[in-house]
Amino acid sequence: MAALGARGGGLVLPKPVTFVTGNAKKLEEVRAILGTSIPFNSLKLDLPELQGEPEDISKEKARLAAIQVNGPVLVEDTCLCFNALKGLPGPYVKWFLQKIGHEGLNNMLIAYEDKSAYALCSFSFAIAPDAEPIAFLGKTPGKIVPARGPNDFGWDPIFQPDGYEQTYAEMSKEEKNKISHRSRALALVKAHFAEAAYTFETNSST
Ligand SMILES: O=c1nc[nH]c2c1ncn2[C@H]1C[C@H](O)[C@@H](COP(=O)(O)OP(=O)(O)OP(=O)(O)O)O1
Ligand SMILES: [Mg+2]
Repeated sequence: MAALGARGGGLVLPKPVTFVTGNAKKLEEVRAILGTSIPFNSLKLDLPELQGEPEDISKEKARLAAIQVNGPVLVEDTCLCFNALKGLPGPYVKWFLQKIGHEGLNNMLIAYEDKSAYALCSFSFAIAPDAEPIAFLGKTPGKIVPARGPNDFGWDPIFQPDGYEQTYAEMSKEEKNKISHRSRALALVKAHFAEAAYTFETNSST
């Protein structure tokens, strides 16, 4: 692939950033939150995920994505962590949700008085297949409640953020996006892009 160069103080990336995800709802939120601040393409691909700590899972996803795209990529991995269970199910919530649903996730906490939880989003950005990915973490604390609200997106109906009487599912998208784990992580991504001042190679440039 083309070498990375510098121009006007910022690194020149050979292609625009590709956000790689198999989840259409994530993509919708990322589009709404980023607006035009970071131009990106998207690629629907369900990447394999290693086991381990959230940040490492996300970075590894970025490495795999960068190989697929052969260019700069953004990926994210989302966790739902129960404090009573020391952070589980965490990155494995997708499989728990698929197998036992909202009710099963609530039942996992029956044995505990502590229903507190946090939603954690780890974005990782890799500028190229051989580059070390950078991770950006965003966290929103809350609690696990019996499902309330539309069942549009994952575990939204059972997560009620601290300071709110509504679950994520009951909130408007705008409201969720103001306080969500995803928007907090993306605020750091935006700050990084603003500071790095990346520019993108276009066919007609330089
Ligand atoms: O804001 C959210 N509100 C509710 N549910 C959510 C949210 N964000 C992710 N989720 C769900 C999707 C999946 O069941 C699990 C995360 O797993 P995770 O591997 O990150 O997502 P995924 O496999 O669907 O998409 P990807 O291709 O980007 O890995 O939590
Ligand atoms: Mg996944």
